[in-house]
Amino acid sequence: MASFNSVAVIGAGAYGSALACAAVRAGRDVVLYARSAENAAQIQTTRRNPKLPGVSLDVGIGVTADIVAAAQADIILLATPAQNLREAATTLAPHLEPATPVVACAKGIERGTHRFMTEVIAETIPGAIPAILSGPNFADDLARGLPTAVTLAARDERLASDLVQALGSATFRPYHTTDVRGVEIGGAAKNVLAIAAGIVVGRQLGASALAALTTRGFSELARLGRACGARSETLAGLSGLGDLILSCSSLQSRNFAFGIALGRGEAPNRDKLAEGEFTAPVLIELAASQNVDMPVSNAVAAILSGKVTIDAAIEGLLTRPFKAEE
Ligand SMILES: NC(=O)C1=CN([C@@H]2O[C@H](COP(=O)(O)OP(=O)(O)OC[C@H]3O[C@@H](n4cnc5c(N)ncnc54)[C@H](O)[C@@H]3O)[C@@H](O)[C@H]2O)C=CC1
Ligand SMILES: O=C(CO)COP(=O)(O)O
Repeated sequence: MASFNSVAVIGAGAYGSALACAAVRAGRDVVLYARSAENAAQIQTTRRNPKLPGVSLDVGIGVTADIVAAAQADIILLATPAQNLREAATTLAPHLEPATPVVACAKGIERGTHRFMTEVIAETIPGAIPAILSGPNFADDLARGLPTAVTLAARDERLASDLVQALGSATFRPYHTTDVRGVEIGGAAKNVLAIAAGIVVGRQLGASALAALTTRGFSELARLGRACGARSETLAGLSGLGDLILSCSSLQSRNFAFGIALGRGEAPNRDKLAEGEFTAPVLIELAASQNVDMPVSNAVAAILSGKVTIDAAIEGLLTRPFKAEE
């Protein structure tokens, strides 16, 4: 078994801070990297991160703005927003030892290039070993040590298993897989579908409609996943169905809350990251390129781009021709 003693988390937002807490709990030496020296110093001194209110960060977490120091860790966790992952990986690249595992913890697909997160890592840090961690876990729950479980994928099963051993603890249970693509598609698509679920709630369409939307949402997530070579068990696992259920049902989800605001006709809170807003256009481009029908995601993208009203999108979905369930 590879011995991984130290972990660097790149991106000192809500999730990066929570992952740092989890890694300390797993017994690792942990450094949390913030882009701005001022931000790093503030978190280091106060043990608080305004992005994760109410959580006190363990004194074992070293907070730094020194990318060279962060790059010395045995495992790198990239916890920036998906659209910033290339920038973060590029900054890190010159300082990394070859064959360092670099684990994407962002949920999304890169706009413009259609690249998945592990593909961005492979392009920007050719010597690294890309991996992905995704699943139903809110930063707040993770940071507080509430029980959570996620999926961690790397092409090499042994490495995926070693990473799980290094990061897992009694309250944070990663499951390993080699189905990298399956894990990244689930995390990206669920955010778009959570916006749709929020719209259903915001428009007060009822609990039955929410269950139908979530289920049909899973159907299209799985269709795209299979078209991209993902395994069905991954799509129905923690990083797919599991995260979809969480994000389509909990007010803690920023994507769900974003959708609720839209459904109510209110302006969403743009101070909070709702990845689905950025993923929606690229998700439907990817689906179109694979000839995969994703009506719910298409509706979300059309609403966000102002091409249709919410009421017209709902009517469009409800008046599609009846068909066999698949
Ligand atoms: N917050 C949550 O509950 C969870 C979030 N995630 C995923 O984690 C990713 C990050 O989300 P949050 O932490 O919630 O967002 P956030 O908005 O709280 O934090 C993002 C952080 O990334 C930093 N950042 C941006 N570009 C950077 C760069 N080039 N180098 C270094 N740092 C950079 C920002 O300064 C900010 O501190 C998203 O893809 C999200 O879907 C996944 C699971 C749970
Ligand atoms: O990915 C998450 C939980 O698994 C966090 O969801 P939101 O980004 O919608 O808050």
